Amino acid sequence: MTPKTAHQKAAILTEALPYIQRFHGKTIVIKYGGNAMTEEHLKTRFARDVVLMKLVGMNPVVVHGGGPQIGATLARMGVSTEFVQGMRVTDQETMQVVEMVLGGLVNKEIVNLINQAGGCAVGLTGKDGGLIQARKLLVRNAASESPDDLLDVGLVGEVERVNPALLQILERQDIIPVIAPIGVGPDGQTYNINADLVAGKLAETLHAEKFILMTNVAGVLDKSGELLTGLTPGRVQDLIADGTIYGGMLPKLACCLSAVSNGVKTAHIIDGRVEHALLLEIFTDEGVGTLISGE
Ligand SMILES: Nc1ncnc2c1ncn2[C@@H]1O[C@H](COP(=O)(O)OP(=O)(O)O)[C@@H](O)[C@H]1O
Ligand SMILES: CC(=O)N[C@@H](CCC(=O)OP(=O)(O)O)C(=O)O
Repeated sequence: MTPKTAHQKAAILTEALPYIQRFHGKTIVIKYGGNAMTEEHLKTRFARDVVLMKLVGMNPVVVHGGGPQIGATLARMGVSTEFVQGMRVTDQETMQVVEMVLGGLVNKEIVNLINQAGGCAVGLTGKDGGLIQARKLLVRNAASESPDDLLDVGLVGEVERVNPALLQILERQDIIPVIAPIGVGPDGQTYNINADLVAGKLAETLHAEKFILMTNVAGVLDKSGELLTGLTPGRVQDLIADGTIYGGMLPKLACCLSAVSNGVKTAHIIDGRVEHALLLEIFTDEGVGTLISGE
């Protein structure tokens, strides 16, 4: 990269001003996917971006995944694992590993990185402060014509209700919450929940200004692999119907559509493999990745 002149540096900084003004005091929910968390330098930069957001007056709320990290631990233990419709089949033993890896290793690593970058982060699972009330999720049987043909995938949950009381206390103290996607049922049962679902519901409950999903693709791509920079709900439905959007992108878009129809201003799917992707999305005119807005 060629060195920037003083004028260019000043231009970059002033470009950020309207975004700092617009998002001051606003909540931004960031889903940090396990696939976007692979390289050390990317994780460090992510943590710095979150701290910068907080210091200029935004209220970042981080929800992390950790699918690949859970998979690696299960493999080391010699435990096999499978997914049905993007959900990990979760028996009692797998649930224990999921809770250890997400609530322990992954959560504390992100908390530590944010604190090292000068922020003050606190790690939570959905059990802390009754944050995520969950119920058992049954998954549609893709092999069946009937929408009522549902499969039991074990201790997999969906979000019944978010209790934001604890998050409000943390916000008042300028503490950045880092949330692992584990929920608890009314009977105390622990549930493994897809991190996109948790992040989307949190964005809705907190009336977030932005919901940002960081993954390992440039954004939503068309059939020829070109990035689609802006999508409306109608266009998303068309792309699902013609098979352009499939697999892991389906739950992401379902969460984004739900979020923008339930009060979240905009949802974004961005490339976590790009250095400072978060900063570029929030503070620059171009943004990055795919923006999903209401109709
Ligand atoms: N139209 C599309 N554009 C981009 N990715 C897509 C599309 N349709 C399906 N995908 C798939 O969705 C994946 C992202 O989902 P997933 O792997 O579940 O991400 P994460 O682990 O970050 O939650 C991409 O790697 C890609 O394989
Ligand atoms: C039910 C279910 O599948 N839960 C996920 C939770 C982690 C997750 O969602 O992580 P990523 O965002 O990195 O994919 C799992 O066990 O892998």
